Amino acid sequence: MTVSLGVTGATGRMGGEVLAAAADRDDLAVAFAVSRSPGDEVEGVAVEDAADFADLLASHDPDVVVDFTGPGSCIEYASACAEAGVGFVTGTTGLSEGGFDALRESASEVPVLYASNFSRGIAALRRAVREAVPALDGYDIELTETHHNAKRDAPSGTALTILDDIDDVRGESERVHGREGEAPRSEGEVGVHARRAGDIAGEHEVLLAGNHESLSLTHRAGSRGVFAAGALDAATWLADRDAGWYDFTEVLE
Ligand SMILES: NC(=O)C1=CN([C@@H]2O[C@H](COP(=O)(O)OP(=O)(O)OC[C@H]3O[C@@H](n4cnc5c(N)ncnc54)[C@H](O)[C@@H]3O)[C@@H](O)[C@H]2O)C=CC1
Ligand SMILES: O=C(O)C1=N[C@H](C(=O)O)C[C@H](O)C1
Repeated sequence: MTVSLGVTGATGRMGGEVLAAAADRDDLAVAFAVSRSPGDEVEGVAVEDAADFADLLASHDPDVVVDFTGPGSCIEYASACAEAGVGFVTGTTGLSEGGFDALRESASEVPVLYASNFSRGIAALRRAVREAVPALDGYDIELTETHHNAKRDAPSGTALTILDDIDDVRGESERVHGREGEAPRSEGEVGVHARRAGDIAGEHEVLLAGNHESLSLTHRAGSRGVFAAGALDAATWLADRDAGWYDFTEVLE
């Protein structure tokens, strides 16, 4: 079966990566791509106006839409997919709690898969963190993420996911975002640091220190291609699922 895709944010960094990765695969085909700044082709695919998204869903009837845009548009695209009966894969980060609620509402109509990070390396890092934190009880934890200078949201979606993992395994912690002035560490807090520089695709480090030793778990994305490949794997996996809320870890099982 060839999975048919709609792609949003086609003129963005990730949209371009998704279209490039899709061109190299024979298990899926791009039915249409949209952007709010349409015009030129991206990776040989015509980019249509995002304002026509609902019409394009109706005329092309794709299996799944792959979305890397912004928090507001992500919710709007998901809701249009829910109305059209089209599955939705999104890696868009920076969603508010209300945004996630809205996305989950769409998941009552169609299959929706959200992942703050579509790399297999981050999936493995998350498993390692969930094992290391209880094994190193009482150790200080600091989380540092580094991204390109055009990233809008901070901390990254991946950092927030890892923080939730830490809370899951050792109870809710205070999150201290950067430190300045008189700012001694309090027991159990997790320090969170966001760096923005150049064109770094994405780095996450979880540092655990105590008992005269430290453990650093670090992931570095070599390029955005790794995220695009994971999102396309998720899209092919999601294509024949029932309505519901899905996670990238299920794709990797
Ligand atoms: N889950 C993952 O593995 C990854 C997630 N991301 C996330 O994907 C999102 C996009 O990242 P980039 O491609 O680097 O950003 P970008 O700024 O290069 O591209 C975003 C695209 O979305 C479009 N867009 C934004 N707001 C819109 C709106 N209101 N209506 C219609 N179109 C809109 C922009 O025009 C642009 O084409 C971010 O939230 C980022 O954090 C990025 C990389 C990997
Ligand atoms: O904006 C990015 O570039 C990335 N965003 C995601 C995030 O916020 O975690 C994933 C990846 O790190 C790249």
